[in-house]
Amino acid sequence: MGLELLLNAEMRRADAMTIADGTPGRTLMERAGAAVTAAVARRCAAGERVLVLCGPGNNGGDGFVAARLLAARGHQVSLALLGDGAALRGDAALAAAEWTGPVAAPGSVAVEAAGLIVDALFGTGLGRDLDGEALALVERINASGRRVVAVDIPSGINGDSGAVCGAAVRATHTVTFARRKPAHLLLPGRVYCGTVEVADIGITDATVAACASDAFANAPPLWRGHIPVPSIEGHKYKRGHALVVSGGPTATGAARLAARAALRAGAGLVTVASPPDAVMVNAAHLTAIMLRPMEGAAGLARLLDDRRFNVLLIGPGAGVGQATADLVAIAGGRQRSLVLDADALTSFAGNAAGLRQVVASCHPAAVILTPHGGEFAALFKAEDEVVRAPTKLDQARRAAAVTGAVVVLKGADTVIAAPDGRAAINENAPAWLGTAGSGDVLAGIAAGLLAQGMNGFEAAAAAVWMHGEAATMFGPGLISEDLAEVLPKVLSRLMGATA
Ligand SMILES: NC(=O)C1=CN([C@@H]2O[C@H](COP(=O)(O)OP(=O)(O)OC[C@H]3O[C@@H](n4cnc5c(N)ncnc54)[C@H](O)[C@@H]3O)[C@@H](O)[C@H]2O)[C@@H](O)CC1
Ligand SMILES: [K+]
Repeated sequence: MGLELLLNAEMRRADAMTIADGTPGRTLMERAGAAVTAAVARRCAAGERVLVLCGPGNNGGDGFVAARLLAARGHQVSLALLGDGAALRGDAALAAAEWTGPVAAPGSVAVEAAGLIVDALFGTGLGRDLDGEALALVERINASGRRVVAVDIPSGINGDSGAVCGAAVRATHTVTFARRKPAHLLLPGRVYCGTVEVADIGITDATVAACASDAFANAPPLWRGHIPVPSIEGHKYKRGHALVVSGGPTATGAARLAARAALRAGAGLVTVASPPDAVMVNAAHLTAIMLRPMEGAAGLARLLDDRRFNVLLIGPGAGVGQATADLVAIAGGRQRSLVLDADALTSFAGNAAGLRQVVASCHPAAVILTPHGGEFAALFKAEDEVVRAPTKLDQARRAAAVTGAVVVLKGADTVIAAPDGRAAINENAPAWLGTAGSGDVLAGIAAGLLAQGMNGFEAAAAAVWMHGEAATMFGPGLISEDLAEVLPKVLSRLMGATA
């Protein structure tokens, strides 16, 4: 199954195109219900009690199909319908007509008596916050502690944003159709889904391609072909030279973490540019990484006269203020690839327009911005269309469009967005990746990949994935220093898979 993610409207279009191409909607619903049936059957002993809760739309229709097929397999099925059976329309009405068992009112069923619950209340058609009977039912499902298989999306989760609309079903497993939706990856939706399975209901790859809008799950097939594989004929100077700007004497560790990650990610050479009063502190800790003194923006400008520095990383430990903003501005004028993190971003708080100028002055080199949520909100506080965007995916995309840079909006569900509209949602970061200095390492990996000539979007997406993978491989107890040391294993797996 492809990595595309389908928004609610895109999924509706894909359904409609498939129907227009000759597959009746009722057939799609039958396949959807059959996939749910198979998922339930894998989790339930024959004869176990299954409660199917149907809503008023086609999500409920899938539930009616599943109820019929589960009963035919010998399960004890009871079914409740939210709303009036006479109000069902189209394919849902047809599917309901084929269910010959009783249809109960939700208030009259004992939710906790079921071995497993099928949640077919709302899917991509959820139009507003749950209230009244729907809200009460969802609360009863969650309080029951029963296993729940959700149809398409746990009811109450917005498929585009992953937001909880009033309340939402906490599922143990979710069966979705054709492709995943952003809500299966974005928080909090992802945790409400449990495990997620994508069922093929006959929507072709071509139809998905025609309907999808360049949003993907972040995984190696998106960028593996762009990962530079060192050649025996190459040499270190061909793998780029990253320059990482250090903070003052008491704030040097962040830059060194980033520099080591850049080197481990494959940059040919890495140099730390250090304020003169921090040179000795840096010197005491660096071996393979080189060190150059640098005094303010003028000092950075002099260093950049050396064209071999093809990537600059500014931000980790840099300090917030005009001095850091000046470094960024100097770097911008030199057409080098740029990774801006942490304090470099906060030094432009409320001044995304200023950052846009810097990005434009780097053209055609790539610029990657790596804010976490707080830095993002500060940076874009004057850009209403960014901060008020309805989903994290939209926020990152609009930020990329506004700045002209690749934006990595970090979190457990990091979104990577390019100015051309491409976006990827990451899902491999373990909880223990949230540790001091981990962002510095991410920025360093991105710089290391850019140094080797990767494009901005691919470098950023690969860096985010490699960072998550390194943390997963290391396991709990991880500290940021460990990440770079696991990168060789991550890289050899990636390169092994390319060969
Ligand atoms: N042909 C198709 O379009 C297919 C659709 N499928 C299923 O159909 C679902 C989408 O169906 P629909 O577009 O009918 O949408 P849903 O079934 O998700 O929900 C729409 C219905 O819920 C009501 N509703 C929305 N929000 C509500 C709220 N907060 N409180 C109370 N009522 C609310 C609406 O008035 C409408 O009656 C998918 O998630 C999927 O499960 C599958 O059967 C595959 C084929
Ligand atoms: K559902």
